[in-house]
Amino acid sequence: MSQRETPAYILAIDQGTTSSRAMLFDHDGSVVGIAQREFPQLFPQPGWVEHDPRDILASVRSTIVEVLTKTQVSAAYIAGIGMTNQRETAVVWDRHTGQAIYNAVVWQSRQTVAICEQLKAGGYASLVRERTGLLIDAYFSATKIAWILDHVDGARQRAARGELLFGTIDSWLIWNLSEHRTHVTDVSNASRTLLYDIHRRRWCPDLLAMLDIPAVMLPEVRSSSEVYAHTDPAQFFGQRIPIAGVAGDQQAALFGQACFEPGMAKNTYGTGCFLLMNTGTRAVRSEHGLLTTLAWDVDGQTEYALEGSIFVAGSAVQWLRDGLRMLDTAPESESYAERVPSTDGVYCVPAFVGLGAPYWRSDVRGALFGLTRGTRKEHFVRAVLESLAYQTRDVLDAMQVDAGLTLKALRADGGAIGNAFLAQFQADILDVTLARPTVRETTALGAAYLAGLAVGFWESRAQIARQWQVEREFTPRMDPARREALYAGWRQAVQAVLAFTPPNNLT
Ligand SMILES: Nc1ncnc2c1ncn2[C@@H]1O[C@H](COP(=O)(O)OP(=O)(O)O)[C@@H](O)[C@H]1O
Ligand SMILES: O=P(O)(O)OC[C@H](O)CO
Repeated sequence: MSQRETPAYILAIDQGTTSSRAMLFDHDGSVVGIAQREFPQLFPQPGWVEHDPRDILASVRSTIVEVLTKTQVSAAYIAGIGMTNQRETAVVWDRHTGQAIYNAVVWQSRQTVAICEQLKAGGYASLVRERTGLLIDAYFSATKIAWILDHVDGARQRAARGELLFGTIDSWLIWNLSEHRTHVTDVSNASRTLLYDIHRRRWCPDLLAMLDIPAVMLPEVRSSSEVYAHTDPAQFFGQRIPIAGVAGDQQAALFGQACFEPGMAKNTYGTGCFLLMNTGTRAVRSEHGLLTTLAWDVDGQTEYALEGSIFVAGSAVQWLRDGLRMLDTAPESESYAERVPSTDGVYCVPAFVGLGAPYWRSDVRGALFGLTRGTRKEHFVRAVLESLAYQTRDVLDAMQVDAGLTLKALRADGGAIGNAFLAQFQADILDVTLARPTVRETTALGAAYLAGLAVGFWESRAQIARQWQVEREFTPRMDPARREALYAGWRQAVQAVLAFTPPNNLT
């Protein structure tokens, strides 16, 4: 092993739904370099979304090489690695060969809807709610694991014999990059599996029994900020670098946005939209379709969050670009939207994989409303962008009731919030100031902070909170009557979507 230099950077790996990023941060929390790579999305059947775990690993490895090459930073200067990931997505692999036995079943995938229906019919809803803070939905990992075990020949027997391992993407990556094939996850990722008791903080035997998942498959659950393993020098430039921070990407963004006080909230506008509010050491139970989840465990303190998960947000813009070929690039949507003063009464409900929070209806489909002969592409694009803001309002309204407070400011991040039209419309429709930070890569930054705290690169959360800086604030300026009239139209559109049952077996 080569000599370790005085480490000056933290490397963050952000493994997202559509792309992987590797980023280097310096001591000020500033971005020193970034590399990003998209990887294939697999849609084997309508409503199914899968990834090849090898593609994920390859994209991560190549972005690490690229960021170090671009910045000319030697791996010897990396103090620690923070890992953050698309959550819930499930991988099952052979502990001896390291080969995944099936594709990664992605969080958006609906292939386990039938298993969920069986669980609901079996009366498991309250057990799940009470133990995990979640509800029975194909979104979470547990039914995806069961589905893989049921659909791969001999998998149940191999799992029972202890030959197979399960992991969310953080576990898959750490197992592959670490020196001794360490099989771990952190509390925030565990809390999205539907198998983890968020109050007692352990895998729940009743839930494992519910789906016949052997405990021997599961990773060890650790805090979000500690040294879990060191990189394998053979595949990491001769360096044993501590992997020292792990969190699911939405919790990492909450950390990176320095939302450390109860009542502070962030919304991430990526593939989906995820609005999380810190509720401190209290696990707040939602009565309005939100999730109670573990935010992180740092310095021996476990904190919780309320979450509204919106399944389709930036991916609706991607659909405009790739599916309908209405756009050449996603950012172009901004100028189209601004070319018209309104959608002219057009609404788009992008329920392409059903609806998540606060509706939780996996059986519904997307729809367009209010079309006339005068409807143009500009109206259509604007309606899609506005749908991100309306979905966020649905969630935030529910959250304010659940948490019993009125939010004054919301911190925003994610690729789509680069869109200034969307950011302003969001502030208008919520009647809340939206703050966009200087470092918009808050997911990666959060993971970097978690790792940096564990290795002494940063001292405290107070220091991190001081580093958070606003780049631009969007203040509400819409007339209240217009705001409520627009939102009432959205509510009607959603009700219509909920009422429409598509006929079965039509091809
Ligand atoms: N300027 C923009 N306006 C609207 N949507 C955008 C813009 N830039 C990116 N997007 C959308 O945001 C998503 C990418 O955001 P990102 O945070 O990278 O997502 P993820 O981490 O989920 O892969 C894509 O779905 C893309 O269509
Ligand atoms: O990959 P993202 O950023 O869209 O995040 C996905 C979420 O973690 C799914 O719960």
